[in-house]
Amino acid sequence: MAQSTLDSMPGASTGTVVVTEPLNFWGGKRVKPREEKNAEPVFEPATGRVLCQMVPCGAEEVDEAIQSAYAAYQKWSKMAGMERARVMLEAARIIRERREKIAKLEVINNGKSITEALVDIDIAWQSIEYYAGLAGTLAGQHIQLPGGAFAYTRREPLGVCVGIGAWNYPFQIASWKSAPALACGNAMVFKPSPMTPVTAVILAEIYKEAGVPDGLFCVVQGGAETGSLLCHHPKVAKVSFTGSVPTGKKVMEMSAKSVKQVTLELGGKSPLIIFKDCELENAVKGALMANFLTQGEVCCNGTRVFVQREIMPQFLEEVVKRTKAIPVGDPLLESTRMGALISKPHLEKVLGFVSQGARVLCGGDPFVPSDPKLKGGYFMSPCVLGTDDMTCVKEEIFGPVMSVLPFDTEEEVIQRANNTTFGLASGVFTRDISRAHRVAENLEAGTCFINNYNISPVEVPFGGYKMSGFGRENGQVTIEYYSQLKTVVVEMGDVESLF
Ligand SMILES: NC(=O)C1=CN([C@@H]2O[C@H](COP(=O)(O)OP(=O)(O)OC[C@H]3O[C@@H](n4cnc5c(N)ncnc54)[C@H](O)[C@@H]3O)[C@@H](O)[C@H]2O)C=CC1
Ligand SMILES: C[N+](C)(C)CCCC(=O)O
Repeated sequence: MAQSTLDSMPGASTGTVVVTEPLNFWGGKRVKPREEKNAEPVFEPATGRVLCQMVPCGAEEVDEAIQSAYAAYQKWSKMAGMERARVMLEAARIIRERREKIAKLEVINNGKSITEALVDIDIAWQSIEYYAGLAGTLAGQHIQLPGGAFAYTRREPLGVCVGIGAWNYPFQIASWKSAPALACGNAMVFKPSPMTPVTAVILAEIYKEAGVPDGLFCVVQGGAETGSLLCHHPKVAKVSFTGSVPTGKKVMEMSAKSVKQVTLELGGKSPLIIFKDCELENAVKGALMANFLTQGEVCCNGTRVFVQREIMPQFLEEVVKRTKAIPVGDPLLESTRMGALISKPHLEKVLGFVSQGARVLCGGDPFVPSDPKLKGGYFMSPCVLGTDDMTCVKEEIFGPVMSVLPFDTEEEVIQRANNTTFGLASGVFTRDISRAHRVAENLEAGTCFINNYNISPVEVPFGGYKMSGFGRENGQVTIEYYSQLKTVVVEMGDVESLF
């Protein structure tokens, strides 16, 4: 079935695709919504046109998906890690083979440029390939005890895990969550954001085609209500959530009721510190990479760019020049570097931040491309603010808005950089290696990029400090978040009883 959406993709252009197939997936197939009455339109951000309907799953549907995942978990968890790896490698291969089509569909639903979407899809299959590689390495420990007795540990899966995703990296988030989950022997029920429902189900079909047991990776559609049904379900062992801080808190609270494990990947307001001894051209490129990927809708963006006062004029001149030159427009064109924001209300919210009395150095206006089919799209010109305006510097804007702030000393800038409740990422540009590592040590954030920004190889752990969340995605450590240790203690002699 998915093939039909995907098969229409090679010739697809902006403004032409309509998705009509059911977007739920469990029991090894797409499942039609039980009732259509709560259907919500999903928009193509580049045109404002309706792309499909998202019909939220109710309690019975959520339960069906979870039961189907549980049945699959019982088979999958008994397979050897090497066998699971083989299936996952096949899934990675299929994604690689269909990368252009999947990327196109992602662009049509999300609005980001095709150049970026292709990278996202590549990171997705790489993540599955990486965890396939780890699946065969899962092992416990053997511990010798007195009198010939011993103990050993088994690394076991958790059971049915739930993934709840945001709209900015729909396919990639589904892969980042499912890859480690499946490698460890778990099943996953995934709920994409109601604004980007169309690509998660393609991943489900690919896993099925690769040979996972029916039900191993399920997709249920919906918003807050469906999400809360998942977090409350007694058969769910863990919830991995990507989204905003307020929703993350609710997910944690709901999960606490039945003591489910949680991973929270939340928002950020990350600092990027540029010292005067940096290589300026790289620092400027770094600041652009830190702010303008996916129209600035990236949780780990370095949106507070601290620049040492002595180099501020040169830095601003260059960064403004390059920001003005970013081609905004039809996201399916290879020449486009910035597409449309996710929705009209979100665009208005971002423009609202800019208009709050901040010193605008460039951009920050609604943008209407000349192509008539894009007239209803949610575009804006990327923006640089030279400001200390408190709202823009404190709150996560989640749009193409960079704030540039002057600083004088290392001590002062670290204190200001850490003066936030968030702690997802950070960055530093300097040629002084001691300073680079000292700053990295002192920044309160889950990641610090030195002399680059926003690269995320799948081998490297990603996650937050402070209110940006806890738990990690990517890297070896994520195995710990999708598995548990069982200790088996073996007596070789007689029982010494005190009674
Ligand atoms: N740290 C990270 O990896 C990332 C964090 N984000 C954060 O996500 C936000 C933007 O994404 P949104 O989708 O607007 O965030 P959101 O928090 O509104 O929604 C995220 C997901 O949670 C679901 N949800 C909403 N209410 C729920 C509830 N009561 N129970 C269970 N699930 C519920 C939504 O349907 C969606 O799938 C930004 O603030 C950004 O910082 C976004 C991407 C990555
Ligand atoms: C891929 N990367 C690093 C640009 C962003 C990943 C985090 C997110 O989902 O926002």
